This record gives sequence, C-alpha cells and structure tokens, in this order.
Amino acid sequence: MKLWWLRLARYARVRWRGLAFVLLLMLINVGLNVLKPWPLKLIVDCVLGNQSLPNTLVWLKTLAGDADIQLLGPLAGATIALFLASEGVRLLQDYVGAGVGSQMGYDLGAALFHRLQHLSLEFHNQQRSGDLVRRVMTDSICIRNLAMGVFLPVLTSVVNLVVMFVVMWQLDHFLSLLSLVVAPLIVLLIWVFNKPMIERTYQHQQFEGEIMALGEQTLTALPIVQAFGREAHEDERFRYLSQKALQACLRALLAQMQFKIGVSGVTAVGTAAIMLFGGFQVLDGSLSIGSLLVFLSYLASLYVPMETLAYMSSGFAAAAASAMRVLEVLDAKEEVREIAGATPLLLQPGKASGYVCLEKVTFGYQDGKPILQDISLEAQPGETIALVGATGVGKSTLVSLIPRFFDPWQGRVLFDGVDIRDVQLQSLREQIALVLQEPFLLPLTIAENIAYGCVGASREAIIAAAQAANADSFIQRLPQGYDTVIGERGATLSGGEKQRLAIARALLKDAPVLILDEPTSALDAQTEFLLLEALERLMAGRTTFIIAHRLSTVQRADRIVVLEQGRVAQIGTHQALLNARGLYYRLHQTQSSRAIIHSESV
Ligand SMILES: Nc1ncnc2c1ncn2[C@@H]1O[C@H](COP(=O)(O)OP(=O)(O)OP(=O)(O)O)[C@@H](O)[C@H]1O
Repeated sequence: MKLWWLRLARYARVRWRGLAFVLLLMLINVGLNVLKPWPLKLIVDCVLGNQSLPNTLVWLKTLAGDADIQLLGPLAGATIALFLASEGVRLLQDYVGAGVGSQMGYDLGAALFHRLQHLSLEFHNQQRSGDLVRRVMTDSICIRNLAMGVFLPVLTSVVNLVVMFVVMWQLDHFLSLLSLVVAPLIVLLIWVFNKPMIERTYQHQQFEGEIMALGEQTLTALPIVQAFGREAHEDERFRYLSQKALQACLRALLAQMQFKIGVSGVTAVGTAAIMLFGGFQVLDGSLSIGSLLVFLSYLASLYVPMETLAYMSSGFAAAAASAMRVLEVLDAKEEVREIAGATPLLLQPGKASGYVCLEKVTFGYQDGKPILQDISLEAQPGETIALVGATGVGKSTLVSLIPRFFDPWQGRVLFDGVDIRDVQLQSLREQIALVLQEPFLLPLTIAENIAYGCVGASREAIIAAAQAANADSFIQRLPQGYDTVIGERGATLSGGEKQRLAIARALLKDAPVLILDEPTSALDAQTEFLLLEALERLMAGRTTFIIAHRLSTVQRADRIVVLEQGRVAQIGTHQALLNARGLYYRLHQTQSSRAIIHSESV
C-alpha cells in the first residue's frame, strides 16, 4: 500500500488548525528549553566570575543596578520564569495535542464506521465482526499515535537537536563535535535492539489480540459453551493465552531495558568525555565555566531526542500496522455501487406500485459457479409469489437481488419498470420491507425496535402495528410494556415473539414490496399458525415474495415458483402444480407422508 501515510494525512488535514497550534507550542517549548541553562551560565561567568555581561543583556544592569551581585535576583527570577513557562507550555501542548489527536482518531473511526455500513453484505460475510469492531475502535487511533506519538516527537527531537547544536557550535566547535560522537553509538544500539523490540512488541500485541478474540467468541457462543460444558476448557485457553501474552510482554520489556541501559551507558561516557575535555579547556582558559555548564545541560537534553528517535521506530511500526488495517477497509471494493448521477426511484414523494421483474438473471458468489441461471420472473403489484425448492437451491439468493444486496452477473432487476442499478440505493430499499428467519432485533426498547425503519413514528402508529402483528398482548404483559429494553438480538423473547415484532416493524414501514424469507420455519406448527394471521394482514395489498419450506405456508400464494438447480423448474398455483405431478407434487407428497408419520407417532 504505497503512500499510505499520505492517504492518512488527508484525514488529519481537517484538523490542521489544531495541529498548527500544537506545532507552535512545540517551537516555543524548544526555545524555552534552549534558554533554560543561560541564567546559570550568566551567574557563574558574570556574577561569580569576572566576565562582563554580553552586549545584548546590558539593559539588565540598568534595570537591576550596577553591582554584579544585584544581577543575582533577576537571573534567579528568570530561571523560575523559564521553568514555569516551559512546563506551562508543555502541559498546554500535551492537552491540546491529546484533544486534536483523539479528534483525528474519532474522525477516522467515524469514516471507517460509515464505510463499513455501506460495504456490501458479501464483504461482511467474509469478515469477522469482532475484527471489524477492533479496526473501528482500536486501529483508527493509529492516526493519533502517528501524529502525536511519532510525527510530533520526531519533529521536536530534530528541531531540538538542530537548535541546541547551533548554540553549542557558537560556544565551542570542538566540544560540539565531541558531543555528537555518541550519535553513531546510539545508532548502533538502535540497529542491534530495534528488531527484537519490534518483534517482541508485535508478538505481545498478537497474543492480546488472540485473548480478545477468544473472549468475544466464547461470550457470543455462550449457550453452546454452557450446553457442552466447555467452561473449564475455555478458562484453560484463556489462562494459556494470558500466560503467553505475559511472557511476550516481559520479553519485550527486557529488550527495552537492555536498550535503555545501553543508551544510558553511552550517554554517561559522552558526558564524562565532555567533562574531561571541557574541564581541560576551562583550566587553560579557552572556555568559561558557565559555557561548560551550558554544554553539560544541553548534553542531557540532546540525548533525550536521540533516544526518542530510537524508540519511535517501534511506535511507528505498530501504528503503521494499524493504519494498513484501517486502509484495507477504506479501500475495499464496493460490490454494489451507486452510479454517478443515480436518481431517486420515485421522482415525487409517495409509494412505488410494487411491480418487480427479474429479466434473464444469472448470479453466483464465486466466479464460474452460478447459483441462479437465466431466471425470468415477473410480479405484478399486490401479487404473492412463493419460492420453493431444495435447501441451497438459491431462494434467499434470488430475493436478495431485489433490494440490491448483490448485482446479477447477467440480466437485470426492474422495480416499477426501472433498472435498480440506475436508482439511489436508499430510495429503492425504502420501498421494500423484509422479515427474515432470524428477526434481527437491537438491544433497544420494544417501541424503538418496531419503529427502527420508520424514524419519528407516533406511539399510536407503533401500537397499531403491534396489534396487527398480534404482538400487542404479549408486549402489554412485559414489565415496562413498549418501553421494555430487550436483550441483544432479542435474547429475552421467544422465537414467535421476536418474529411478531419483526412483522410489526414491516407493517409500520408500510412498503409496497415485502420479502418474507422463511419467517416461520424456526417455529413449531402451532406458533406458525398464530403468525400466519399477522402475516396475511401484512401481505394484503403488497407485492410479496415468500420463501417457506413448509408447503402449507405457501399454498395460498398467487403463484408458486419451483426452483431446481438454479433454474425455474415450474410456475403455477398450488392446485395447478399438484395436477402437473412434477417436482412440486413430489415435494408435497414427501411432506404430507412425513406429517402423517409424525401425527401417528404423537
Ligand atoms: N454469501 C455467500 N457466499 C458464498 N456462497 C453463498 C453465500 N450465500 C449463500 N451461498 C451459497 O449459495 C447457495 C444458495 O444459497 P441460498 O441461501 O440462496 O439457498 P436457499 O435455497 O435459500 O437455501 P435454504 O432453503 O437452506 O435457506 C448455497 O449453496 C450457499 O452455500
């Protein structure tokens, strides 16, 4: 992924004012740090020693008085002011930096979240949702880490190094060069320790990632874990991974400690060399004591930026890895893309007629392996079309082409006579309501779940939809009625109750086209019977595509489409298909004989 950092910088650009302010504070702080040892130098050289004040500071004498000793007070005061100012600016820089950095992280997270919501179901089918959540919540912070944890410290270090070296050079050329002698040694240490530090930190992150994945997998599959008594096994796996993570963490810390000891040793040798040679120069009078003190003070601050630069490589590697994971999603190919200049399905507000037509549609998930072949099917407004066929024949795939979850390889899908690839996706999906086998419910209140597709629906409309869906009576029995918050995926409700909420949601949406994908198959025959009444109310006056394995559910459809090996094998009414004695007849016979055996055994 070339120039990834440049692409990421686009997201940072929006916050350029904040970034510029942080840079300004950084420059002010560098200036204050450079000035810090100068009051001490002036005291040592001009008050305790016999040097005169530099011409640029003669005004101090007119302010404090002529006697050298009178300079002590203002110089001590200047030290306090410099320290306070530097600390104040540093704290402000940290505060503003944290704010701007986090804001950039949230901006990137929001862009990622938006993108994920618009990527096709095909993309999501191939991903683990836990991993995607990590990308949005954790990896998007990489932009903050790169800006505030890598870019800013590196820039600060470089500016610090340059400014201090320039000042040192003015004081003494030889000592300036000597202070840089440690640089190659620090580079050598970086070269030796960088790889183990990065590798061990990466291993640590990997194990932490595995712990998170295990936690997420186990908690989402908790009913299975408990049913199969695997709690102890999962505990053991958790402990094993934690142990591994701990070992990797300690190994990474060990490498960092060795590196730090190396840097401290080299720094100590450098400082000692400056003391030694600087001491000789002071003794032979070519350097003042104050200048030597400035050198030693700078030296301490000079090695800090070098060390910072050394550490940055591991921070950079971690942030770069996260950035790649973020860009992978941002760059993911959109399988279903709205064409430029797509128009709304309806040019005026209102409802579509509900005419749906599939024209010679061929589609599959893998190249060369079509699931649906050359399917043509027309549904007139208000007509009910049932889809039947063996499991895996492509019934759900066929109906998923209508809301354009996928685009056909060949052929086209028309909605109210318009090719759905030419219209705005949202305007198309507004005209379709879905009730699936798994009624996806959110951990919100019952009322909010019913009104999910219909923002701003009145309480009366919600209750009317629930009544029509035969859901009102069970909702009234809940502790807070319509304001009861249901568990994740409706965990606190029975299958039939969840399905009735899904029907109420579809009723409230009041779309002209309805897709019912095995809405009753997870229920027993008695509950199914109760639901059918609600479903009939829902289907009235709408173009409906219904998929059901139980043929009893589809008997009253206007037309039944029988799919076989990806093609339409038969179309007709229940009676006509029975008379034809084809595949439908055989499916019907099998189900009828099973029902007889079942009723006899009961
Ligand atoms: N997202 C996907 N990626 C790849 N293959 C898929 C995907 N979804 C479904 N399939 C495959 O496509 C085929 C048709 O699946 P589909 O769900 O449409 O069948 P179905 O007739 O609705 O089956 P069932 O009656 O069991 O629900 C199956 O072989 C299935 O494994």
